[in-house]
Amino acid sequence: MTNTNAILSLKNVTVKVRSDNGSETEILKNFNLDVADGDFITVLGANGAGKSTFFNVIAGTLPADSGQIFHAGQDITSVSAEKRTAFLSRVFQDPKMGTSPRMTVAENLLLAAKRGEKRRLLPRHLNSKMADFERITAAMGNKLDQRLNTATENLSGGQRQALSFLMATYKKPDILLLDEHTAALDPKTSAELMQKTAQRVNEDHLTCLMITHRMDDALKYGNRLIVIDNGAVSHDFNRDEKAALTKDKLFSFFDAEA
Ligand SMILES: Nc1ncnc2c1ncn2[C@@H]1O[C@H](COP(=O)(O)OP(=O)(O)OP(=O)(O)O)[C@@H](O)[C@H]1O
Repeated sequence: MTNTNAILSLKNVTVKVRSDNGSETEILKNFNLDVADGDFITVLGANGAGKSTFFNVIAGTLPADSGQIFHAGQDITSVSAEKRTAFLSRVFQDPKMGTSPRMTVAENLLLAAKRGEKRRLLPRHLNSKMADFERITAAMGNKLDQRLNTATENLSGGQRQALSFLMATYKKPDILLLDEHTAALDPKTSAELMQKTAQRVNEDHLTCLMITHRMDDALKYGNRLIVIDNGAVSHDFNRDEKAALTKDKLFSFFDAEA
């Protein structure tokens, strides 16, 4: 049975990979997690711990070998990645991943606005959305609103990542996966996008999981922090426990696990 209050649950999820010599390795091992509606969970873990694999099974881009995944109480273990985009979006580390390079900023936003609908891009659709696109891009504070008619490939990395984030959140997904989405940006741009991210997540009451290697961000943002080690959740801190954490304490978990 699953926790019916959870918007997302992973129950004993195992993912195995087969190497060329035929041997099998479990990269997620009986992975269990209940995510409550409105949780903002920061996800830490060493390189190779299984964080991206965890996101891949939630998104459906990698099948689980055993176990189950539930969305709002519904078993979605066999639902395709494409169908999961109706309630789930993801932003990747690479600014090139989330957007169509030859399309303008406004056209990309229109794609996001029409997700789950027929995807024909008609000028009248664009015209009717333009004021909204101006509003949400201006709110990012990085002059993206002045580049609505620019091809996305000509944006800065920070602007492109801000656009990916706006596209992922436009339709208020039930589950937002942020996979080191600020890691490729310079410190100032990264901090700005992180602050806008938190603002949007809070204002829209989004349920969000964010992988990061930045301990400061993992501590500063969200109401819950998990550590993944060796394909499973090794630590799960609630709001109060997280508030009492320090960077040194977090480092000690990694040292102890090494
Ligand atoms: N398709 C695959 N085939 C073989 N091994 C894989 C595959 N996908 C992941 N792995 C291995 O599984 C382990 C977990 O990988 P994963 O990318 O989930 O880790 P991660 O925690 O996201 O790491 P990082 O912080 O470096 O991004 C790694 O050892 C990785 O090499």
